[in-house]
Amino acid sequence: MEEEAAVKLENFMQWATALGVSDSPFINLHEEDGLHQASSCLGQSLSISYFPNAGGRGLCAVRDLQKGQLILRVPKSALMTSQTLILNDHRLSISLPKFSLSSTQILTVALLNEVAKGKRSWWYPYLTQFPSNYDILSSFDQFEIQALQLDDAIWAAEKALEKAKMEWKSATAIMKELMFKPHYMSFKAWIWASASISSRTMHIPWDAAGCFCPVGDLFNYAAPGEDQVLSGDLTAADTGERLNGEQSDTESLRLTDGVFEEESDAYCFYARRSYRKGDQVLLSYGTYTNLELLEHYGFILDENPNDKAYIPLPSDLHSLCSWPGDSLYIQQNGKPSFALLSAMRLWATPAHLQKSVRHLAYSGSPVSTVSEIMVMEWLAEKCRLVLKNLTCIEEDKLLLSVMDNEFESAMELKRALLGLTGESYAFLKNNGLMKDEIVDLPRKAMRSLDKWKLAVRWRMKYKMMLCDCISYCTRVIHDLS
Ligand SMILES: C[S@@+](CC[C@H](N)C(=O)[O-])C[C@H]1O[C@@H](n2cnc3c(N)ncnc32)[C@H](O)[C@@H]1O
Repeated sequence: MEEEAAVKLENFMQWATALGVSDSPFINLHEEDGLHQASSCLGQSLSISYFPNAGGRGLCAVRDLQKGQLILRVPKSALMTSQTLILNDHRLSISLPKFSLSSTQILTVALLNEVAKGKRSWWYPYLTQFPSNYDILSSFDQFEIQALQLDDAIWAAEKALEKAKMEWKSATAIMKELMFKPHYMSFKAWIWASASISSRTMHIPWDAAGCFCPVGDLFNYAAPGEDQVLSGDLTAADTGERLNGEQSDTESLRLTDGVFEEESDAYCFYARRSYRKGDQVLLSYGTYTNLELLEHYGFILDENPNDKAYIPLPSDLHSLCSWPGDSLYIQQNGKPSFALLSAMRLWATPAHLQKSVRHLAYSGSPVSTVSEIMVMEWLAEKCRLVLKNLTCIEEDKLLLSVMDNEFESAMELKRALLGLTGESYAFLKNNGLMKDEIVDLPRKAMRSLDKWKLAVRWRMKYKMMLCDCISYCTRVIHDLS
């Protein structure tokens, strides 16, 4: 199995090299003239490596890299887009204009259509490198969704699932016309293709669905540093959009280290910071909370400077200020966001005084000691209330420590989970593992375990932000009293 994967990777590298993908820091004119072809597309700046705790397969610096240096170039001819897939497929090009589909639906259908060709596809060497499954929110089942515990997160997951179902249903007519085999018509296949698009495509100016970028899509993610987030005073709404979404070109340039360059007719990647030989070279796909990362990419970060926790706020708060709702949150370090503090300070001021202190609140200053203490007490109490309705962090930690074990058989998994928590019993039942006759671990159960683990990690991070907020508020109250 491993040997087969190595052969497929080798074939892919040869294929990419022949297409002119190159990590050479210099654009070799001879190569462009076709006079000389590099022996491998990687090796001068990058190599493929495995990073078990930071995204799995990724790209590693083979030498010291300087910030801003060109590290990878993928010619336009190597990009897989709806356009390139349609151009090579007469039947697809005839069928598509008859249906009204979004750009993402078109790319989803085109991708499934291509995958169905197997080895006959020109893209086959590249397609073999796609993951066989994904953990994005729309792939969660009801048990995994409920494991998120927070209403907002459950709602986001249900919405993502609902959206995927609607898009799939409205594309079934074209898939029938194209005579897709049942396997490629299934919702499971649709989720696979749309997750591939969500987690692997890059922004291009000519197609909102983005493009697949061979080799370029091997970069794992690092959150943009604070300098990048703060520069240009971008709001969360500006930066939260997907890379291949509707961000303006200047924003994508500012926020990413990969960009399509018209002049060189290629996708170009630049080192976002200096790297030492052996470091993993990372890419910023954009600014995301952990829930957004889970929704679009199927993973979360243990340390995410852009993570946010939303809590229920006083119903009259929004009428007091002009801050958008999504700017009112608790930051990863437990501190209330600037907008949340400023809005709460106004809210804690008697109505007849609000006008005269508005300038203070809006400039980020406390309004009075009394209102500051009131705000901190209110926030701490609300966090306690939210936490009261959730499982405790210790229980989540215990679950995660058990889930981290390697399980060889269904019996081992059952023994580890049975009697641990009500939820772990529900997991076993949901995956049919309570039946005595189950010996081997079904793949489906292992996949569900991965997603359940992501949900538990996500909710634990959320609870930790609330606990840190309580500590922060308590400290402020203590200092002011
Ligand atoms: C564009 S691909 C990156 C390459 C990918 N590791 C591969 O082997 O194809 C994006 C996916 O890589 C994984 N990933 C990227 N960055 C990660 C990180 N910092 N931590 C965990 N997983 C990450 C996620 O599964 C994500 O959906």
